Amino acid sequence: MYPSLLRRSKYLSEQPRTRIFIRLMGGGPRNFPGGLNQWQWKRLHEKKAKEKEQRLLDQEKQFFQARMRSQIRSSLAGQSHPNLNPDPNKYNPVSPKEYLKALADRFMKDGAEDLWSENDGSLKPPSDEQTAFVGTNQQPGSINSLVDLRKLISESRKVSQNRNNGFNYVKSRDYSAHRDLDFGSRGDFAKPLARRQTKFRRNESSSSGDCEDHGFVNDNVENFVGNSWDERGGVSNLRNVSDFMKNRGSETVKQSRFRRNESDDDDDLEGGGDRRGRSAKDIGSRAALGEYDMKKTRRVPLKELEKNDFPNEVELIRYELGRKKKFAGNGGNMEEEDSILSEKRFDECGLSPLTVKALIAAGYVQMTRVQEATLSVCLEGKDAIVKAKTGTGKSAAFLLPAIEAVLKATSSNDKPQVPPIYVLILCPTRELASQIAAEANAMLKYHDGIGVLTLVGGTRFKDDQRRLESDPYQIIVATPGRLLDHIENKGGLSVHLMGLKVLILDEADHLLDLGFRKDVEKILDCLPRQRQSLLFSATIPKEVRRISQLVLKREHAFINTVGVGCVETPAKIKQSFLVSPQKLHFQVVHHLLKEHIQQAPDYKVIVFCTTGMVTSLMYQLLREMKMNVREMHSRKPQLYRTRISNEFRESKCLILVTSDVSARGMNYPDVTLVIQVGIPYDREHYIHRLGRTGREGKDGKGILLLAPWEEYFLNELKDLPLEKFPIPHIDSETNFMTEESMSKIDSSVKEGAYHAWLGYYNSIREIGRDKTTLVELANQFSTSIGLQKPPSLFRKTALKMGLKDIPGIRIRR
Ligand SMILES: Nc1ncnc2c1ncn2[C@@H]1O[C@H](COP(=O)(O)OP(=O)(O)OP(=O)(O)O)[C@@H](O)[C@H]1O
Repeated sequence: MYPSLLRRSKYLSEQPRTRIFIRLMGGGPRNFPGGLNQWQWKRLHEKKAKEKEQRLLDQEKQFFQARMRSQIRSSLAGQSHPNLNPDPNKYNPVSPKEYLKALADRFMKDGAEDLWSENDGSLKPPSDEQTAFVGTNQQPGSINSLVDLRKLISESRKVSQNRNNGFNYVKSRDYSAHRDLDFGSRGDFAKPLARRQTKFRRNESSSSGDCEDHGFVNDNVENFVGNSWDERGGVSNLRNVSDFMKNRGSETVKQSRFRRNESDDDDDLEGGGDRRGRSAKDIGSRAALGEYDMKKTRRVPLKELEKNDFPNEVELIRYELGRKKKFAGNGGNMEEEDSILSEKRFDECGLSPLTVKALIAAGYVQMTRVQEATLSVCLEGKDAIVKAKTGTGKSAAFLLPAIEAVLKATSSNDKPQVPPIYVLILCPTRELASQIAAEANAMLKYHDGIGVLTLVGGTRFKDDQRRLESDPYQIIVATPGRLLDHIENKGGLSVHLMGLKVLILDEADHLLDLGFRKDVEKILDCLPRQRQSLLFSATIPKEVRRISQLVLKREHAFINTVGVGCVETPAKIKQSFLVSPQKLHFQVVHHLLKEHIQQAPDYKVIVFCTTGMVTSLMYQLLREMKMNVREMHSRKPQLYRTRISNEFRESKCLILVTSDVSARGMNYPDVTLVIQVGIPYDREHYIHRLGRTGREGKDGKGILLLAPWEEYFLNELKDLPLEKFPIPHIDSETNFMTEESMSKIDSSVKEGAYHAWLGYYNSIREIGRDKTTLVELANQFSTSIGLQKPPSLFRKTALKMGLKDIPGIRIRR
């Protein structure tokens, strides 16, 4: 058994920091890396040891199987091979390497049967009919049982013992294991192997390809003789196979694929109508290798599983017909309609059939371009950083390989003591986390037993812990802050994360930005290094590309579906900007909304404001002006945010006034207009906010509303197709209504908005305004929202903001 305690003490002696800890605490370390306690640490190591042992065992099994194949093939190849022993009583072949022999011989020891699972081969005894076949050379078509490994091993052990006792086993025994060799009628597998056999025959000086593949060489035969069973049992089997072939009659043997040079009578074999002929061919094929041919499992399943999935097929046909109908009304312009979609379908790319079924049920048939570009790379397990425009299906592009990774990990034989989290998805906001989890669940619709858990702020920490303890979750979608709380709280999450296979950073550039970077770095410290990391975003500035090395392996793929030098925003969004005096902004927003509602009866609009408090003020004003609005920002409780988010997702004819909590990743379908009031924090924020409309290749509209002094920001967007709109005429009635509505809003909301406004613009370094000008502008804002005088600041706050002695700033007494 693995000496985990020994290792632990070794570990401790190697860790200076932990040693100090022991001395201080007296009774041994309380903490191990990743916040584990000593029992978790011990369990973790025991688990790792078990996994290692299992891996070794699997390798040994492969060596053993390779050796069996090699023996069977060399026997089939006859005695003319220079590396094969001409004496039929000396059994061929094969490995000169002692350690390989030793590995294979491990299966000859007592109890070795238990090392085999059902997956390794049938343990069922052969039926009488099958047993009768080889002995009497009957029709082989009905024989397709698997090799009885357990029997083979125990029989061979007897052989070895008899041999040691001086018996000539081969001649005298009733060796029944050979009867179980698979002479199956799966003719379709026979061709490629038969061809390989031909090659072997023709080029007699070369050794068997498969032996070489697995590190076995057919020289030094003598060295191998004396490894009792493998030679005797195996060759004994093979002799019966050869006998059988001879007894099938010379005509059939001549027809066999690997005697092609001597005979032109291939047709019978190829045709497959003649059972006798086909069986003879199979004997020289993989079928004769029985359960030792590992290729069988690789070739069968996928198409078989899909074969009779009629509901899926019906769905596919419906989808195609629907598309054709649509295009007929679109002048047949398929490209235009489906510009984000690629030609490739999900059922063509090696995904699990059940996932494909779920995708079809969700209406996903063809991949989008980013999905096509990334899926194969991600499925290979490579690290990748991916840039693709907003609304082009990046979420599915990372969720699909993540799900495949979970399926692969859960299907392995390892049974870890602590249920591992295989996939961790980090994203910047709570709503985005819920959205991603919902999409993952839709893709897992037909996969039982794979759980997705969201860990986000604003919910009860204890509830998270209870859920983590009661159910195993393989996929976690989290915001960095809450995840770190769990890690640092030593609630055991670190242990679950030790089995992590895939880490995903959605909105990666934002997560690696200063606001999140520290948390993300701490999280990275607790994750295993052996993992796949995937970074996705619609914007990846150069500096983020550099920082991404924190997460990614050196050899990672950079996939950019936007194209270097191409416009980074979706082509179908009509972008415009409007410059109007700050004091008119509320009226202009009202005017733009009214106009849009008239033009688009199914309107759905998002109005982005600079901060949460300014959002709140805008919302209250528009509500007073009888518009159908909702508000969403970080100052609202989580339940409220979730409710509004869901309502807006499903609604039409609604206006969402929001801050940057809704800027990234949120997929509200069919948003017709995005208005951004004031400068966005940077170019990336502009692109992500704009990207809430024009998703999935649909049309959309974006308007940026700036004050004259904010115009400098347009420089950041000069490569984007923004059109200048003239200032709309605001009639006196609207002016009056706005003033009246503003007067009804509580002054605490206005004061909050003023403070937030000042804080926001003061934090933008590129603003290019000195502090005095900035305070002047802030005070103009204060007047425009109906405050008599600018609200005062706490001395401490003013100091922190560098505004203490700036004229116009009032300090609270
Ligand atoms: N293969 C597909 N077929 C049809 N629709 C798809 C496909 N893939 C994704 N979608 C849909 O496209 C929309 C946008 O997807 P998603 O939210 O993943 O975009 P994104 O690229 O992550 O956007 P953002 O950059 O804003 O985060 C969603 O409504 C999603 O359901």
